[in-house]
This record gives sequence, structure tokens and C-alpha cells, in this order.
Amino acid sequence: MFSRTILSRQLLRPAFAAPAARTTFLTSIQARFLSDQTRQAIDKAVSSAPVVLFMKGTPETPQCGFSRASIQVLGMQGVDPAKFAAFNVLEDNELRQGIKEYSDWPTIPQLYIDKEFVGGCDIIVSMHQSGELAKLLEEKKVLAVESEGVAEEEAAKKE
Ligand SMILES: N[C@@H](CCC(=O)N[C@@H](CS)C(=O)NCC(=O)O)C(=O)O
Ligand code: FES
Repeated sequence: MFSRTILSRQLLRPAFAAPAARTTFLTSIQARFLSDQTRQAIDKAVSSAPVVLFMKGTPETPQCGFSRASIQVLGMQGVDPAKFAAFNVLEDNELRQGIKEYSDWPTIPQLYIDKEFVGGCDIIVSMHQSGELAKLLEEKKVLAVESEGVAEEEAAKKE
């Protein structure tokens, strides 16, 4: 457990920092509702990495406890930072409102894996606790190589 936390921290820092730069590309969109243009921009964001989290704040500095908890879970799971992108909805109101319509889900954070909406914080935490998230992340091959053994170990314990 201890080593896994350390591993996650090491993995998260450098690469989780980089995708924050991607948060600015939606700022020019002025449309009020989910226009084709906004939908396309969100499609692009959702497709930008195998694991995408729309959150409040950045992975390094979450601005809400729900977003913080979600990032912590992804870190504990050992998601490969190279396969992860985060988008800060607080930087872009169009994204903040648009993503809710896009997924038909009323709140932030929102997690997408392989372009599919998975859920918000409660779902992420509950899938983490049940082992379902580890299984999904492993199936999708989005874990850092060093973490795969941990996920397998956990899954084996639950069987
Ligand atoms: N139960 C929710 C908690 C998230 C939540 O309630 N988010 C609120 C407060 S951060 C939200 O996004 N409200 C709409 C908004 O701020 O635009 C979950 O499982 O994700
Ligand atoms: S910003 Fe207040 S609960 Fe998320």
C-alpha cells in the first residue's frame, strides 16, 4: 500500500502537470449551449487520451474535494500519466456547462475511459472500492507497467 502511494505520486507529478496546458483551447468558444462546435471541441478533449478527467482545478491543485478525490483514486490505481489528460472546467464556462449536456450528467468531475463516460466522483470511488475500476483500467491497458502487478494482486484477492 505504502509503496503503491509513493509510486503513484512519482508517476503523477510530471505528466499530470503537462495536460493542464490543454485546458485553454476551449476558451475561445462563445456559444451558450452545446453547439456543434462545442460538441466537436468536447469530442476532441474526450479523445485526447485514453483516460480523461474533467475536473475543477488541476491535478496538482484541485479546487474541489470531489475532483481531488477522483484524482487521488486515479493515482492510487496507477493510471499511466502518459495515458491521462485533465481539463479544468473552471477555466472555461462553455466546457463546464457543455460537458454536462454532452454526458447528460449534471456535475463535475466526469471521468471518460476510451471515450466512454464512466461517472463522477461517487462512481469512481465505489468502483475503486469494489475492484471494478482496477479491472477496467487493466482491461483498457492504461495502467503504468509497474502498477499492473498491483492491480492483478488486488483482483486475485477479491476472487
Ligand atoms: N456526487 C457528485 C459530486 C460532484 C458534485 O456534486 N459536483 C458539483 C459541485 S463541485 C457540481 O459539479 N456542480 C455543478 C457545477 O459546479 O457546475 C459526484 O459523484 O461526482
Ligand atoms: S466546488 Fe464546492 S463542492 Fe465542488
